[in-house]
Amino acid sequence: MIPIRIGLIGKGNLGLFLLRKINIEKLLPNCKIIAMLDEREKAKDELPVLAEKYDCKVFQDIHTFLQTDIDIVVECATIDTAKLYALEVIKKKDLMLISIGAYADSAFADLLNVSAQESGHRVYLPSGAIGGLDALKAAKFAGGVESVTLTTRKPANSLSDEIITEKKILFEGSALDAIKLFPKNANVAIVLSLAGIGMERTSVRIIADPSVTQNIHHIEVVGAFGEFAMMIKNNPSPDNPKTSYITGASILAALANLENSVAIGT
Ligand SMILES: NC(=O)C1=CN([C@@H]2O[C@H](COP(=O)(O)OP(=O)(O)OC[C@H]3O[C@@H](n4cnc5c(N)ncnc54)[C@H](OP(=O)(O)O)[C@@H]3O)[C@@H](O)[C@H]2O)C=CC1
Ligand SMILES: O=C([O-])CC(=O)C(=O)O
Repeated sequence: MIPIRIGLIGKGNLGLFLLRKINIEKLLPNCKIIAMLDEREKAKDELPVLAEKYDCKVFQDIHTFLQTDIDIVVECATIDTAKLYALEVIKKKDLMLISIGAYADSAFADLLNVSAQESGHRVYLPSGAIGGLDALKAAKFAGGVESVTLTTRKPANSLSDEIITEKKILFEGSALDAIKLFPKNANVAIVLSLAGIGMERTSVRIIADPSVTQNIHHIEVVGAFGEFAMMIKNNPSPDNPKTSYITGASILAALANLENSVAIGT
């Protein structure tokens, strides 16, 4: 098997999770994070410590980072960071984005898609905190999809700085508007839109609920194939409760897909 050499952008909750699972616990025998990038001045002192701890090189310059023999860059930072680097990365390397809300900027998304075609490199968008993308993609080939609705329910303090003591609907509208208002909580709405019927037609409801401790996503799809609904009740990440714990695991599963010679699911 050819080893998969990963370059990482982002060293918060998800980035450190991947460093632990891949480089320390060696959960993916064929993968290694060999390089990390953070160009910001404030990262200067922290990077060498991480390099030592996780046995990888660190870079403060995107060009030298991309000159290494990385096979794929995995972004786990923010939507703005994804947009800052994606177009440069895709010219030279494959790219896995978890801040999928970047795709809500249609000019950026068009450029990225064209650049990927021109360079022959691929963009991977993991399922993140939801499931059901497999059935939704299949449904499009079964006579079309009429509606996709996502209801996200999270503990109030993950969604708002306000004190919320009773269940409150914070947002109802399109996925396109949801990600503008909730950039750290609606990436799932964008991946669902990309798999299904687009960001304008995908309906989203976001509920702050002080009575729940989990991040709950309920997806309802109706089409010529029939109907499906799926609900996932995610435990929050201990290091960032806004982000469901399964999100990091979904990046690992997406990387495992690259290793496997048998492809399971759509
Ligand atoms: N697709 C999906 O289903 C999901 C996507 N997400 C998204 O995944 C991303 C990561 O989540 P998570 O790890 O929990 O978030 P964290 O806030 O814990 O970590 C983000 C990290 O990115 C770093 N960062 C910010 N700007 C830059 C930059 N310019 N260069 C390098 N690093 C930078 C931050 O550093 P610092 O703090 O020092 O600024 C921080 O360490 C977020 O965009 C989140 O919204 C989350 C959940 C589900
Ligand atoms: O982790 C989650 O439950 C979903 C999330 O924050 C996002 O999609 O941005």
